[in-house]
Amino acid sequence: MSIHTPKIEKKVTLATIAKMKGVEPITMVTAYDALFAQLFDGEVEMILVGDSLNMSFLGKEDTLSATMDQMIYHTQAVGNGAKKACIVFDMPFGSYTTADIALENAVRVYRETEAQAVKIEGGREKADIIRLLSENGIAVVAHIGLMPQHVRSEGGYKVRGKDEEDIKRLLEDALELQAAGAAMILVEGMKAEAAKAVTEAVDVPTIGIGAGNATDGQVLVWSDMFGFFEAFRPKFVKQYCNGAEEVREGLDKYIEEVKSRAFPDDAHTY
Ligand SMILES: Nc1nc(=O)c2c([nH]1)NC[C@@H]1CN(c3ccc(C(=O)N[C@@H](CCC(=O)O)C(=O)O)cc3)CN21
Ligand SMILES: CC(C)C(=O)C(=O)O
Ligand SMILES: [Mg+2]
Repeated sequence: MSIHTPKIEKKVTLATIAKMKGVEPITMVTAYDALFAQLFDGEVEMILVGDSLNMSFLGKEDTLSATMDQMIYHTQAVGNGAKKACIVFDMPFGSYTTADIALENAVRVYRETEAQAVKIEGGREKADIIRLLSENGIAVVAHIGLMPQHVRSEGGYKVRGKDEEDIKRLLEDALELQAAGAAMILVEGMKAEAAKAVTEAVDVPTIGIGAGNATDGQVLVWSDMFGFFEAFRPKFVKQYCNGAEEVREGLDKYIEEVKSRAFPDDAHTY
């Protein structure tokens, strides 16, 4: 059996990522378990343990009910599979309601997982939280634009940066979050020109999802990009594999062979 040789040989640190801005686009995917993390490791620079696992793994309608305990468990699994990728922990809804609570939870992330950074949704109103975490040696990825944890209060998922005023607001947020110490800025669900303006305004790398191709990197949720989450098809998702179809074909074959007693054959029998 030939073993695939990964492209990335060394541990990817946040310093490595910072140096990639303006040099080479950064690749990031989500993972929630060790097997997929191992598949992605050595290929992409970064892995996000997203709270999207509440939808893609647990089967809920939104991300709001994900807990610290669940996120820690999945990040431990990803850490067991990925030894080179820079792992980012997505702080779940309610885990950073005050700076003190955020610090307590983020310290737990560093103690209990291999994550190199935590991600926090929000604009300038989260600057103090990001400052406190940074001052305590915890790297933070800021997340602006479409913020899935606001789906209930906003009444849906809304693309941002559609007028000059909103672009200005996003730009100011990005600059404040960078000043507060954010190591990176994730820009989600915004017009390409807004994400481009943010990317050009800050010195830290930007990672985009549904934000056009001018950002310093891209992230997609693994189940969307590989065709396993058939119910989730927003415009920004490009499907790179037909995961669900492949699994269904394999499953059909297995069922057929069990029913006909073709499996197990001699090769699979002691
Ligand atoms: N599997 C998965 N993939 C994701 O990308 C993802 C999650 N889950 N969960 C958390 C958030 C939620 N995300 C979402 C969810 C819905 C839309 C959406 O409905 N977008 C509309 C556009 C809305 C508008 O135009 O304002 C679309 O039709 O594309 C976008 C991002 C992205 N994140
Ligand atoms: C969609 C990405 C950016 C995310 O936050 C997640 O996977 O939870
Ligand atoms: Mg998330």
